[in-house]
Amino acid sequence: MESIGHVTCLLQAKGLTKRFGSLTANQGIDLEVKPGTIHAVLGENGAGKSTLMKMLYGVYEPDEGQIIMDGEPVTLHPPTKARAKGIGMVFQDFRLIPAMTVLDNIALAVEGGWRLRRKRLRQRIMGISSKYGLSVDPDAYVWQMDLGQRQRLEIVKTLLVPSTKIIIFDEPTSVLVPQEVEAFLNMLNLLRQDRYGILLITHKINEVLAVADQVTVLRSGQITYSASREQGLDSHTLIAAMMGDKSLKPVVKPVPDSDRDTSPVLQIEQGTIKGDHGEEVLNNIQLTLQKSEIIGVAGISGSGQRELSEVLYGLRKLSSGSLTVGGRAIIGGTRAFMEAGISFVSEDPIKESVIPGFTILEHMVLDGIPLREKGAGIDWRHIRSVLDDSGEAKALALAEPDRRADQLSGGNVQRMVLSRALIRKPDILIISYPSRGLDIGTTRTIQQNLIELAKQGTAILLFSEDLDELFKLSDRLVVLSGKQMLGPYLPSETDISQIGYRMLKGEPA
Ligand SMILES: Nc1ncnc2c1ncn2[C@@H]1O[C@H](COP(=O)(O)OP(=O)(O)OP(=O)(O)O)[C@@H](O)[C@H]1O
Repeated sequence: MESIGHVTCLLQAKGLTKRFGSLTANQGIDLEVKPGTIHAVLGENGAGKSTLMKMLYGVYEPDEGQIIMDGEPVTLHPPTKARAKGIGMVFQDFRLIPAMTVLDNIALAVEGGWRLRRKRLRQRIMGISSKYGLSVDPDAYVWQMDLGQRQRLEIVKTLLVPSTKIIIFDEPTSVLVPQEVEAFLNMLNLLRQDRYGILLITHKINEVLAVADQVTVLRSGQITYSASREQGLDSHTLIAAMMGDKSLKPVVKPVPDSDRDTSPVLQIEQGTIKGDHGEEVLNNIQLTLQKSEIIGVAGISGSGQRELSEVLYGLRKLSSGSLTVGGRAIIGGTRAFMEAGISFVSEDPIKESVIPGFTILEHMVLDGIPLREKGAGIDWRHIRSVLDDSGEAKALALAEPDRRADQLSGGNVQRMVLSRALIRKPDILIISYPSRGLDIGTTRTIQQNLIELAKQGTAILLFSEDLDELFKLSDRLVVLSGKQMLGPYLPSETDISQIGYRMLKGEPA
């Protein structure tokens, strides 16, 4: 370990710079990771957080600068070298094989794991799992596990590598429900006690204030602020360092006009939905979505949200019951649902909505801006001008239309998918986790945009794990719990703890 003053350092980055063509994603970054500390890295979407972490995990080689470990400059590229030097990373997109068990996934991933005796490996998994409160079952199949469980499996995998001393977490809490977030932060504290050096990328200021010992804020690839807990951390300074001279506006939901048109636009009667493996996921559900309203859907992850949203977009069929839009059943798949006026933002836009090699502009014609033919082809000039003139795209600070979508940061992909759905001004919008991966400024912008869209007549079904967001935006709330859809409830007549109770335990007796 390198000694800096009195404190030892696990890793020291000096002047790291990384360019992608003409874009400088990181410029002269200095950063230290000390044992037994949590170092949070904050910044808006596209600020350069993932790029920095990927240099420290050996995915990218820095164009300039040095990384020092044990007093020596080191090369961490490729990640096998970084891992050998004790650096582990828990990614947002889990690299797991769903058809295999936890034990088999780990045996495959850990070097020499396949040769290890199963009994021994199982014991080690259970040991680490119980030490850090991760409750990972070695015999569970990955396909049966929700996102929180998969993340805990990734953490066990990282901790099983004996040399690991630095762990990088890339927006770990964006896939977690509130109860899981608390458990996750407790686990971070245990890792800190055991002298691991933690790097934590997050958009959530309250998490930073709760656990970070050191904070570095990036803006447009450069450090704008760095401070330790002893120097004092406060949310105003952190937000200002992230956002520069932009200000953070509150979300305002006006009281709806009493004479607005509230005719039902979408209805499910006695709907039963089965999961990917034929198991019943939701049973006998009733749902009526009205014009101009936002219905919020709450639930622990894996309570049928994905399956229900897929039914509403023609990707999955009700196994019994009826679904009508404007009083009529929809015959056909996704295209028929789109033609009936429904737009959809899926829970995992990077996986489900991004076509590698396509630009932002090209993505806009897929389920977005209506096509206008020019000669034998698409009128791209028209699409470009719709995008240029779009208030939604401007408000969300969408990247330039010719950028390749697979080279955007995670939050910028989310902005692209949201802009596309909003520009279309659909009659019905089925939207999952709109603020997942977005920085706070953009989160507020999209929330305000959804309120405006509903005001203009769009009926919105909003899936979210953020109860504050659901209460702020929804006219009515439903809860998915125990294969039932509970509610609807008026936000003014219930509160977060009652909804939280129903999420966990169903309707109180
Ligand atoms: N492989 C790549 N090719 C080209 N540009 C890239 C590549 N990876 C990232 N970029 C660009 O570098 C900049 C920084 O991206 P990065 O993913 O590091 O941001 P981030 O701070 O992690 O954002 P987010 O919060 O949205 O995840 C962005 O403008 C992004 O589009």
